Amino acid sequence: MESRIQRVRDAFASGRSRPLRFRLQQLEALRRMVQEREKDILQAIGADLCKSEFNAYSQEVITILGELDLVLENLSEWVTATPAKKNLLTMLDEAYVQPEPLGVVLIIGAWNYPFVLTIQPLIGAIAAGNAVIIKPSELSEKTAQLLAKLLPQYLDQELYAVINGGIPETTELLKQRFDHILYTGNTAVGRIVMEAAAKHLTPVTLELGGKSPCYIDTDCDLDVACRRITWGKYMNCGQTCIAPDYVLCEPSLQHQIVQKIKETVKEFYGENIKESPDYERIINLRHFKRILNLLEGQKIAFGGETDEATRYVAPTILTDVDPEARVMQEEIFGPILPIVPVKDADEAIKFINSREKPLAFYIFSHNDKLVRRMINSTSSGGVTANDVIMHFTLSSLPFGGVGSSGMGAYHGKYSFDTFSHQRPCLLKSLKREGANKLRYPPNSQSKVDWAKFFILKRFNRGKLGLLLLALLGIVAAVLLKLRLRCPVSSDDHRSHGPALSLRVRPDTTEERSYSNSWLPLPNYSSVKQLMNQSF
Ligand SMILES: NC(=O)C1=CN([C@@H]2O[C@H](COP(=O)(O)OP(=O)(O)OC[C@H]3O[C@@H](n4cnc5c(N)ncnc54)[C@H](O)[C@@H]3O)[C@@H](O)[C@H]2O)C=CC1
Ligand SMILES: CCCCCCCCCCCCCC(=O)O
Repeated sequence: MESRIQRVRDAFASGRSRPLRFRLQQLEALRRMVQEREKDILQAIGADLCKSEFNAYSQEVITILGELDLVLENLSEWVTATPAKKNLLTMLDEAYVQPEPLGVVLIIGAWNYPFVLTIQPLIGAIAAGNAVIIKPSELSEKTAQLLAKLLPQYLDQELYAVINGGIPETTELLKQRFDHILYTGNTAVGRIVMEAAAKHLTPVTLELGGKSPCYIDTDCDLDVACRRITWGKYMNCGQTCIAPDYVLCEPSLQHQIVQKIKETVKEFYGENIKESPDYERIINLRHFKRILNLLEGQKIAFGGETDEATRYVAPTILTDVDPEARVMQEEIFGPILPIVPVKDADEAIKFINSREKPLAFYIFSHNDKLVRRMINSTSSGGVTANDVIMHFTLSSLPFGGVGSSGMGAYHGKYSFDTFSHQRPCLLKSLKREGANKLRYPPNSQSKVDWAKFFILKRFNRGKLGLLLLALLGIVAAVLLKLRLRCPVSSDDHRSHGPALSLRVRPDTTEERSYSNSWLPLPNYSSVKQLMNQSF
């Protein structure tokens, strides 16, 4: 394993993952893989989660194709340095922020959406110019095997490696040094990952779970709310990290909610849910038994049927659930929906705030003011009002947890930022040394006053006249410089370091706007004279 990781590290050190053209090529190859091997991918996901090809496509493949389109369209802009604001002391220098790759990234995926949860972070890591070790979940075995087979056929084999295995292999992997780890999975293992990462001071993104609450207001279209909740709760047999975990509502709504969800379940999955191609199964026996235990002692208002041989658990609703019950202590990750009655929205807010911060929070209400008040008085990884899950599908929103539901975020540009170091660059000239006297010893009150002026823009009343004169001098120098402006010559154009050579549109206005180094060196003498006098 060590030698495999060393090979990936060596490949990163070769620098070939950095050029924009290479990143785009790899991402296009990944898109080709998804398109050409779609059938294999759908079958593997189907075999792991007992999922129909339609569902595998719309829950996983579509997300990846959308993400690839977005990144391929925008990457040339994302890799471009951003000009930074300057102060009076640096106004003639060049200041910009240049995203650069971190190095070798480890992606540890989870089993519940085995394709999307490994490939979506991979897209971000490649886009940011990194080398990557991918560790799919061993529980979604078929997808893990397929990824190990397919990725090397389409991507650079030295830069991107799939390592399969269970806890021993992951434990071994975590002893190695990485430049970033993105882990998706449960909170307990999240702690193990973070502890291992701390040994090497490796930054982590932890995509963890939690109990995502769903508040249903009395001022609400219950038919629509229950239909949307039914979809999000029972999709993938409840094994979705952002599924609504439980419902909070006023006691008077409980019965209606049960009835409406019951009707929707029939509409979605038919009379015989077991026969529905749209209803999945629990991943393994351990999770099946864990979910069964959560039902113990609970009032089952709907569902509750189970079948160990096929790991089937029916869509289930529990009513009048005690907040202290076991089903309210741990993330359910199965098709059980507890309803916890609360007096009103304020009690719901208190309830949510008394617990760990969830990965998602859902509010159903016609009352826009209430929606905003609930958002502003709680904290969660993400929020969707009047729907569930859907914030995950918007790549312009960061996806991630807060508190015990995780740290860091990804998707779209946020993935690119997660896997990049935002490198601040200040490019000065060896000229204009006069201005630097200000910071060289011996120090004096006069220098401190000047520093205050240049950095804090604060005037010393006694020297106001002099300062104004200095300002005028600076303005004059800048004006002179602008007047003398001449077209770019290739000799004048300074290099911005390796990453900027990736640009595909070197003539863009963005580039010119921060790159003022091609201007003739300024006539700085008037300012210099003033400064010299004063120092
Ligand atoms: N925030 C998010 O985006 C998501 C979070 N989740 C959360 O993940 C949880 C379900 O996933 P899990 O059952 O944890 O998935 P899992 O059993 O597939 O584990 C996730 C990864 O951790 C590794 N792993 C497991 N035990 C380990 C150990 N002791 N040491 C080192 N590595 C270990 C596995 O090999 C696997 O690659 C739920 O809590 C769910 O909410 C799931 C999907 C998305
Ligand atoms: C028109 C089809 C849109 C369907 C969108 C379905 C999105 C499924 C998201 C799956 C979430 C994966 C991560 C997780 O929460 O465990």
